[in-house]
Amino acid sequence: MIEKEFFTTIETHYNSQLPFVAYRKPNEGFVKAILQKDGAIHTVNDFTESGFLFSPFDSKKDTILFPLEQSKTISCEYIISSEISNISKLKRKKEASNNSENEQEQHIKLVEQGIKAINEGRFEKVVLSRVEGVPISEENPIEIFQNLLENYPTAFVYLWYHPEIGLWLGATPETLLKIEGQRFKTMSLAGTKKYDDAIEKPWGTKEIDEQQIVTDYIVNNLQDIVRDINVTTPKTIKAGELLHLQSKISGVLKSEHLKLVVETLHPTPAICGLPKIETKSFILNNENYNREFYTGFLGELNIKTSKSRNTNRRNVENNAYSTVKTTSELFVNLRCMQIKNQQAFIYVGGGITKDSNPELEWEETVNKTQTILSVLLN
Ligand SMILES: C=C(O[C@@H]1C=C(C(=O)O)C=C[C@H]1O)C(=O)O
Repeated sequence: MIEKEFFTTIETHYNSQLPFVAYRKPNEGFVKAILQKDGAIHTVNDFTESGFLFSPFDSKKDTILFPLEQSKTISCEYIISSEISNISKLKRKKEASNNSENEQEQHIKLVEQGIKAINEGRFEKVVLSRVEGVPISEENPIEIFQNLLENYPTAFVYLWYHPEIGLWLGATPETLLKIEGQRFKTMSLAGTKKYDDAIEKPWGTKEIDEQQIVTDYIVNNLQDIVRDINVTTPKTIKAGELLHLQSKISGVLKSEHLKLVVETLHPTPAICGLPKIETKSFILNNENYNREFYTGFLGELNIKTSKSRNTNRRNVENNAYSTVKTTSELFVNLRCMQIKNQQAFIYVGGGITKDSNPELEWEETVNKTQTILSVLLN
């Protein structure tokens, strides 16, 4: 399918108010879409299903599925154009994103509560977040999606829509997991600073510690279900105009129960905290809004691909030499927004430790909001 046809097909589907997701995986040169044929709400029961899932932060709530057998899948090559200016941006109703003093005060208060709880020994790290609504006067989500595709080549970029649930977009740098056959990969991502023309600037102790907390949590919890675990030393990665610390973690799955793997990992201390139960309830009780799908996860669930083991032409023609692999690839829903009632709601947060400074934590959320808004708004 050619690019124009791809985008017209999803636009028609959206205009018919039917559920769909369009996405591009990190560094890939093509976009895919899964278009559900009816308007039903399907959910994931035990992670043996096949399709595209969209899961909220709070795992007690339903994980939505676009089942492959009830959807049409389309794809096309997507080359990033050098003429970004051709792509229209959202029209903002008010001039600048003026954070109200109230929002700032509220977030700083929340961070102070988090630090207090850490000092009382209730937990070690907690990720606290907020949502910012920006009034917009035009909403063509497909154009916003194209903007994200152009500006975030190394992110998982998506546009997700269900008429009864909502419209979400994002460009996330964080993988929750990739499972290919028995091969397993994840990452530990934390620590944030603004990119200012240099990637290799030293990190502070606060960031090094908060990323190590995530790595240790993942490695310790995977021991029972993954063998031959390998962890890379933390490296700086760039996500939009931000830098993070990242370690790659890989191994071989001992069991095929994807549900167990997901429950073991989600929510990691990269987006919730340590320990998990205490920080999750602190978040649900103290944040001033509902995260919904922000810091949840999304992606392909149990997709079967047939791979030929030998590219020799005679072997390719012989089916006996091809193998079928089941792959799942899930991403943490960060750097995302929901579009609702002529507003773009942008979700941002950051990890709080005993060394956090509330003012700086506020600024980190402002930087995160701006990295998203800068590519979207005129
Ligand atoms: C919670 C977010 O990001 C997470 C928190 C980070 C941090 O605290 O430095 C960095 C990357 C993510 O693991 C977000 O972007 O909203």
